This record gives sequence, C-alpha cells and structure tokens, in this order.
Amino acid sequence: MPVRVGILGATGAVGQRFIQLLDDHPTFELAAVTASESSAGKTYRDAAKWRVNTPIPDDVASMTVVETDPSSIPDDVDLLFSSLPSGVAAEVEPAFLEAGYVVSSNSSNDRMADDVPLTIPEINPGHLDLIEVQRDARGWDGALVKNPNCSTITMVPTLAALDQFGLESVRVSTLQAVSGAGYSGVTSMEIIDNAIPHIGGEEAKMETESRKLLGTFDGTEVDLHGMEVAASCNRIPTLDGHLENVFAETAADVSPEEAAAAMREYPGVDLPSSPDQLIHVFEAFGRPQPRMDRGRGDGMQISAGGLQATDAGLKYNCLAHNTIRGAAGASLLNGELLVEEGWV
Ligand SMILES: NC(=O)C1=CN([C@@H]2O[C@H](COP(=O)(O)OP(=O)(O)OC[C@H]3O[C@@H](n4cnc5c(N)ncnc54)[C@H](OP(=O)(O)O)[C@@H]3O)[C@@H](O)[C@H]2O)C=CC1
Ligand SMILES: N[C@@H](CC(=O)OP(=O)(O)O)C(=O)O
Repeated sequence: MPVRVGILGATGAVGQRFIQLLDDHPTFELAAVTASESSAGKTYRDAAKWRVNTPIPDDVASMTVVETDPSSIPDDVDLLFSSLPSGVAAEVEPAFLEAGYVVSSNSSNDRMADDVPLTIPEINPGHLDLIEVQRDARGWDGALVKNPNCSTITMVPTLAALDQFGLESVRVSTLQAVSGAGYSGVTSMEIIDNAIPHIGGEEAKMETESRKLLGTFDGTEVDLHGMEVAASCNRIPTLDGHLENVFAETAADVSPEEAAAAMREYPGVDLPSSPDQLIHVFEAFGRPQPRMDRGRGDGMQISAGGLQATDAGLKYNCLAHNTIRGAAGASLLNGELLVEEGWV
C-alpha cells in the first residue's frame, strides 16, 4: 500500500522540488497540495509559477490547491512535507501535529528545540527517538521532524566522516546559490556581476545545527558536539549548488589521504532516495564545481575535493545541491526513514 502524503507550501521553490522528487516515487503517493489563501481553490497549474526543469506531472497539474489547514487535508493522508516560510510554519505546524500528522519539515523554526529531531538519515537516524520525548512534552499524537539548513547539510556529512579523528574546530566559508533565497529572495540587479557577503541568520544556523546533528543522544536529550564552529556565508550568482571551503582541526593527526578515505567510506543508507555513495571525493584539484557536480546522485550526493594539510589541520571543499539534498530531498529522505522506522 502506498503511503499518502501532502505538501504544505507546495507552490514555492522547495514545494516544486518536492513535486518533482515525488513523481513516480516507489512508496509515496501525493494526495494534497497546500499554499496560501491566494492560491487555494486554483488548480496547481494555475497557482504555481513552475520553474523546475521538468514538466509539472499531469496528475499534479490538475489537483486543486487547498488552504494550509488540517481540515483541508484528506483523512487518509499519513505524512506531510512542509516547505512553508519559517514564520508561517511556526504558526501552523502545531495545528497539524495536534491533529495527529507526522510532519517532515524543511522550515527553520524549531530546528534547535530540545525535543525536535534534527535529522540526516545517514548521520544521526537514532535522534528520531526524540519523537517520544516530544510527544510527552507537547501532548500531541503527531510528530515533528526537521532537516537542517542547506549549507549545514552540505558540510556535516564530511565532518561526520572526520569525527573519528576527534573534531575540535571547524571554520567554513560558503559560496551559496541564489535559489537558497527563494524565487524573490535576491533580485537580478543585486546579484549579477556581484557577490553578497552576508546571508541573514545563516552563519548562526551552521554554527549550531552542525553541533546538534553530530551530538550524542542519550534517549532523553541531545548533548551538542563539543567542536567549535565558525561560519562566513556568501551569496554568489550560481543558480543551484552551495560550494563551501572548510578548515578542520582534529585531535589526532590525519593526512589528506586518510581524510579522503574516511569520506569515501562513510556509510550510506538503503532508502529509496539515498545515493549509492554518500560522499564522492575528487582527487583532481578544481572540483567539485556547482554546475558540474550538483546533479551527482540525482542531487542527493555530497561532493568533496581539494583535500590538503595546513599548519593547523585540514582544508577542503564540499558541495551539495541546495534545493534537493539541502531542502526537499532532505525532507523526503527523512520521510522515508520515518516510514522505515515505523513512525508512519
Ligand atoms: N533546508 C534548507 O536549507 C532550505 C530551506 N528552505 C526553506 O523552505 C521554506 C520554503 O522556501 P521557498 O520554497 O524558497 O519559499 P517560497 O516563497 O518559494 O514558497 C513558500 C510557499 O509557502 C506558501 N505560503 C506562503 N505564505 C503562506 C501562508 N501565510 N499560509 C500558507 N501558505 C503560505 C506559498 O504559497 P503561495 O504560492 O500561495 O504564496 C508557497 O507555497 C522556507 O522556510 C525556506 O527557508 C529553502 C531552501 C533551502
Ligand atoms: N538560507 C539558505 C536557504 C534557507 O532557506 O535556509 P533555511 O532553511 O535555514 O531557512 C540560503 O540562503 O541558501
């Protein structure tokens, strides 16, 4: 039996990626699409300014967009994906949880809440058990699970691979694609022939979410990883794919070759949307690059390269597709894990 799913905020940039990724999904069947009041009542074709590089699936194009309210969702929907603006999500997600829905959310509200799992299936699947703590604390039957910020998820798998050497300090500088800001996030006049050395709130997200993802869960709470993280975030005129320059210090000495092997060998998971290999490591310098490498593993693989020793540790580059692995694909993978682990 397919699992019936819905998308909250289905007409937006991330919502459209959800629709693309759910087309022909082996387990999930799309049964509801929601958006703002101004889109509700329209067909999806009329409500969405479709900008994804594959056509709107025919069955979705003719679906009616409904209001983002639990009463608008058919009773047989089991799992909701959320890609609402975080302010809206903070207001409306609790109503869906109180109504008993399991929500795999991409929005940034509540990512650092003590009782909310912030999960990447390959990195910290055990943190899903925080759902029990959440249900006790909040008194709802539903469950809220978050995926991290797109810049954070680009870097954290490589850090997870290096943590066997005892991560102590991480410095990272990002070159982030315009799609991360949403369709109306930066104007062409702002970004063409330019780079913007500030993305509001992004640096703090990288510095905190990475420590939660690599933290230790004791069955009751997550103890944040002790590494120091400092981030500097920059917007550049690429469409998709966040590239990051990482400087990492570890307690034990680690050569670039050992670090590359640790990344290549970092285990993946066997879920419908997971890549065969989590991290692809380039030996040649000059890779990864956004345009050439963001599509690896259907946009779900992390790429790394440029591994070199420094006086203080290691430096390298990493890259991921920000609206697939960094957003819709991340929530989708969490949804697949929720099903596999019996939470849905
Ligand atoms: N994990 C990550 O790193 C990433 C996360 N994101 C996050 O995902 C979320 C969505 O981003 P994005 O797709 O770019 O945003 P968009 O602005 O493109 O889309 C927003 C969606 O929410 C709907 N919406 C807006 N206001 C309301 C409302 N008051 N009530 C109900 N629905 C509403 C919109 O409907 P309508 O079309 O009717 O206006 C639309 O479907 C954000 O929280 C963003 O921060 C984004 C990129 C990467
Ligand atoms: N801020 C990210 C995208 C994003 O929306 O992140 P978050 O999910 O943490 O709000 C970017 O600009 O590329």
